[in-house]
Amino acid sequence: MITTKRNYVFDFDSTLTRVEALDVLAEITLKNNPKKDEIIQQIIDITNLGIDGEISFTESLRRRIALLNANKADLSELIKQLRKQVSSSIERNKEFFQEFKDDIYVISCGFKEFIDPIVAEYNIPSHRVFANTFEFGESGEIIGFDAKNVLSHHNGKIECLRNMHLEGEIQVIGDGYSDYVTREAGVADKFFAYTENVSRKKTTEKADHIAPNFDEFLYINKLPRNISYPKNRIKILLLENVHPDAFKKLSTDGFSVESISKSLSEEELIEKIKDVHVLGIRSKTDVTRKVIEAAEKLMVVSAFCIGTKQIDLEACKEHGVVVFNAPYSNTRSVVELAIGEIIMLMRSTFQRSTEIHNGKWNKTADGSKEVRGKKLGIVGYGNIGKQLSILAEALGMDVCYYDIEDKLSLGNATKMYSLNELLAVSDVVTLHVDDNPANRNFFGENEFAQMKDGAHFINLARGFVVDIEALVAALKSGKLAGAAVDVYPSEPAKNGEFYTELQGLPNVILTPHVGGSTEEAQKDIADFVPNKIMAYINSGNTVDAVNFPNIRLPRQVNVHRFLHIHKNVPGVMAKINKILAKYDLNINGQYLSTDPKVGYVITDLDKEYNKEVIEKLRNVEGTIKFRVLY
Ligand SMILES: NC(=O)C1=CN([C@@H]2O[C@H](COP(=O)(O)OP(=O)(O)OC[C@H]3O[C@@H](n4cnc5c(N)ncnc54)[C@H](O)[C@@H]3O)[C@@H](O)[C@H]2O)C=CC1
Ligand SMILES: O=C(O)CCC(=O)C(=O)O
Repeated sequence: MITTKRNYVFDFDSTLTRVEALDVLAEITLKNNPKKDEIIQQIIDITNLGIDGEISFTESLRRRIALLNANKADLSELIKQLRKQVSSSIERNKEFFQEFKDDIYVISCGFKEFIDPIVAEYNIPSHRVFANTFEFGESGEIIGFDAKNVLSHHNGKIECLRNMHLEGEIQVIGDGYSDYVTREAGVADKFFAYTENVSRKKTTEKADHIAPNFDEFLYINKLPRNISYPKNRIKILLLENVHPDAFKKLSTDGFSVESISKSLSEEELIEKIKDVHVLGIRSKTDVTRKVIEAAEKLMVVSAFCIGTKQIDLEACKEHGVVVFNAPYSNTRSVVELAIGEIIMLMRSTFQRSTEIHNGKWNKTADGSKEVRGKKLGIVGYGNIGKQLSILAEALGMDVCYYDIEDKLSLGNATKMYSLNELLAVSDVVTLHVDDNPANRNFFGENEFAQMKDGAHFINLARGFVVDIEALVAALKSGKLAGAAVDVYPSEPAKNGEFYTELQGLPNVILTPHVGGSTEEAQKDIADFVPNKIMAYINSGNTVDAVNFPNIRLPRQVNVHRFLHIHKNVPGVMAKINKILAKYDLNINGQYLSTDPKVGYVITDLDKEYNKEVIEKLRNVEGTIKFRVLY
């Protein structure tokens, strides 16, 4: 509740708009000038020198206007362009400018000729706009400015604000030197460094608050706003070198994102996760129950990969933390590596290559075979297994597969009803089972013994699925003619030293868990997963969540959305609906999905309602998480 009168004083360039208007004017006036780029750079440099206080403002203005070579006629084009360049968060909170119209001023060292028409659309009349004015020559050319105007002088905003004799608290919102000096001079009570468009170190250092957008300003001041919680307050931590596109995408949407190239240990993660809302990992970070319990604000864990067994999905669910992954983005990459390895193994290519690296010429056809007509046994006929089946057939291989689920065969692949049946006939056995803990040591001594003598073996699934010692023994004894291994029972958190018993064995291809590590796959994951994160944070959608009831929600327009995650115990829904009824809320839509452990109910309401209801809903017994979205 605001008790004392408050005045809001806005800067114009790079605050209310995304750009510096004189830079835009230069683009217009110099468009046919061969030295355009050079002159524009000069103008930008001079602008920055003025903003940072390196040269006097009058000097900067004089020099820029001389370079501009502008005419009155150019201003209408400038205004047209500026209309499209209003800062996004200002634009989405237009109601603020209506509701507080008597308390809002613009003080700018720009020019009224272009500021007035832009801010008029935000209910700021000309008499509340304090800015410079141009001087025009006989043919309308801009030849200078009114040098008597205090705003054309160094530190002019201080004098301007002082002369206004405003009553009550004065908050200045701006991006540069001329704004923060008003606070230093004592003519403003608070200075907000506005960094949505540009962030200047000197300015942010002097600020009472940094506002990365207007939502943050409104939030700090407890003012009505169009976004329930400023996105910059939502912290996203990305580990394990997630593709930079994910960082870019999430930052561009307004979140505060930190990216770390390695995975963190449980201890490190417990420390780091306290104020994190969204955690992004790949296969090397264990998100244990202890980590989840330490994560007071966590809403989402996202696996930027297929596997999710490194995450305690149950603990996440119990704490109302939604888990997403990228189930298809790297499928093709794994399949291509498998195809390459099948050929390389059957030709002993890596062995020949190692020999020649060591100075030995060994031209031989022994043990070198075509893949055409050979039997490929795919164990695990899921997304990867099926795609591999198609590509291997295209190479002329005879494919058979085994899966614990009843899977329809693609192409001419033959379904096997037992693993042994497949092992007995396959020239190459390739594992693509999922990372279910039940698959620990799924493939061991017994399975290797069932394979054809001289067959090849590939594991691109998970290290713990194969008994490594049994594999080593099968290779050493000559039972297997070769193997390709990408995944290991224990893998390091970051690049560096690594040891496996498989090192040094002939015709064994070893790769450091790179089956899904292609530029294409990582780029696709960096697009897919952030979309899931944003859909959940921004609108509550849980489509494709791995551990949570899936709900696809319509876009909320002009409604407030209550998102309530609760234990699935009898009576919770009844209590929620009783409270909604008691407050006589106008419900536009309600969506519910449950699984045996949790219920997720979303209620869309008209914007006007008694806000007391929020606390009541938060306190319903069995509530795990509750948030309001608009
Ligand atoms: N090396 C790498 O960089 C990558 C490894 N992967 C791993 O590849 C594996 C497969 O991935 P997707 O095909 O996407 O998974 P998916 O879930 O689509 O397919 C797995 C299939 O294995 C079957 N299955 C599970 N246990 C089995 C068993 N004991 N015997 C026979 N079939 C069994 C399932 O019924 C399912 O059809 C996963 O473990 C995944 O983590 C995935 C991507 C990259
Ligand atoms: O490279 C990664 O991030 C892990 C790939 C993987 O194993 C998966 O997607 O499950």
